[in-house]
Amino acid sequence: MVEMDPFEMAVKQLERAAQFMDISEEALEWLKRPMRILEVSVPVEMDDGSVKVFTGFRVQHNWARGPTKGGIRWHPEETLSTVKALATWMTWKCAVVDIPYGGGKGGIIVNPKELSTREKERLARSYIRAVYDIIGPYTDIPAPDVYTTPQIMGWMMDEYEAIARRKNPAFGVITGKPLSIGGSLGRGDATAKGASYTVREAAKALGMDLKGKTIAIQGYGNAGYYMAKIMSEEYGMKVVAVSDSRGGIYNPDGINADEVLKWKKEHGSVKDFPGATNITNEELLELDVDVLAPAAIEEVITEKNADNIKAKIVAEVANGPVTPEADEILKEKGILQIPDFLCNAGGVTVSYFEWVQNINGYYWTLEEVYERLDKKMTKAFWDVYNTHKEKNIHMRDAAYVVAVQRVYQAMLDRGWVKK
Ligand SMILES: NC(=O)C1=CN([C@@H]2O[C@H](COP(=O)(O)OP(=O)(O)OC[C@H]3O[C@@H](n4cnc5c(N)ncnc54)[C@H](OP(=O)(O)O)[C@@H]3O)[C@@H](O)[C@H]2O)C=CC1
Ligand SMILES: O=C(O)CCC(=O)C(=O)O
Repeated sequence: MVEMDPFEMAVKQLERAAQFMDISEEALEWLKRPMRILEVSVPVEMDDGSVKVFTGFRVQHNWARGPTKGGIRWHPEETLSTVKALATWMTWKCAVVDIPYGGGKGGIIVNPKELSTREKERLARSYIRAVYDIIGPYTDIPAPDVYTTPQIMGWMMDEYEAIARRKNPAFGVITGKPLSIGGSLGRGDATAKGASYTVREAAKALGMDLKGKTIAIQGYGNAGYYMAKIMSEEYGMKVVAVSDSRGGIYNPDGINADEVLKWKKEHGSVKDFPGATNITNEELLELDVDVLAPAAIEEVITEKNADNIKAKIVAEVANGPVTPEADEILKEKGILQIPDFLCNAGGVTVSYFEWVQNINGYYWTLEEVYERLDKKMTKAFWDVYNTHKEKNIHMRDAAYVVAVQRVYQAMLDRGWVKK
């Protein structure tokens, strides 16, 4: 259960950073609210013939810079507040890497682990029928997030195309699709790949050589698993701890990312992995490591445990893992935070590449995707880091300054607000 209302947290972050920006009061007030919120009933015929109605959301925070963009989360504890916060962070995320989108996010209150494959397909299709009117390749473009997959994106795209009677370029309505139906090479590991570039640059900023250094990673899904694989295989780091929703494992000699993934697939969790000690998610966060990467859920570093964090770099692969109170404590301790909407922007950046490829009907090589991603992430990191140094402000505030100024400029240029 989160400590602070997530949307309240997003607004608080914006308000804190606003003191370092040249922005009008009216623009700031506008940016504290999503431009559109939709709540829908999502009926699904279950395998036993009964009908269950789920609650779904789609929030479009701001579209000054372009169509809204952001994933769809399926989670039993999903709330409208979480979706509003995530949509708001998407606006800043797309702006900080300078891709031509606003921010959006969707969600369904559901535990997908309790659904059969056919029920998941019917849920995906029913959700698209419910939100059809407000999404589209040039309006609002969903993607995967927690507990949604390329297969789910494939069903959603197909449903959208069926309703649109193939009148729209439907591939571009959703990203994170399977490769056979318009997916992009490199979208699978894009979030972690992008995060790895920011960790590489942060290490440069600190004069740290990542080779042989230790990293602990919370979460072993799309973001967490690839983070473990990339940081060990490409940067020579020692992954000493990983976790999932059931708990974590620790081995000071390092663990092999693929062997742990195989174990998790066979046993349902990383727990009890041979040769490692079981630890809790809370213990993982407080390990004496060089880099800590929360890559699961919101608000895991709070004022209660921030003082016990020992890492030199906190790479926020998850959205919203650190509360504003904890930000202050980590800063006091001299820990370099790579703020979430910068650190995990690789996912949406490759989603943007996917959309560009869909619209042009021309597909890139994996090398082209990685090269362009590296350029975007590296530039964004230094835009933020230099602002942090120049203004002597928190890395999160610096990321807000860079991102919000870009959104504000678009609002000014559209004539939505005055200076
Ligand atoms: N996928 C993407 O493109 C992007 C994802 N993100 C963010 O990254 C984070 C992870 O997303 P992603 O990897 O895609 O999601 P996945 O659904 O692939 O994986 C989520 C992981 O988090 C674990 N988890 C869930 N609840 C908890 C908990 N209470 N404590 C510890 N671990 C938990 C899950 O455990 P279990 O396996 O046991 O269910 C799973 O390992 C989220 O914050 C997401 O918003 C950000 C940008 C892009
Ligand atoms: O790929 C995308 O469009 C968005 C991914 C996402 O939901 C996120 O970055 O939080």
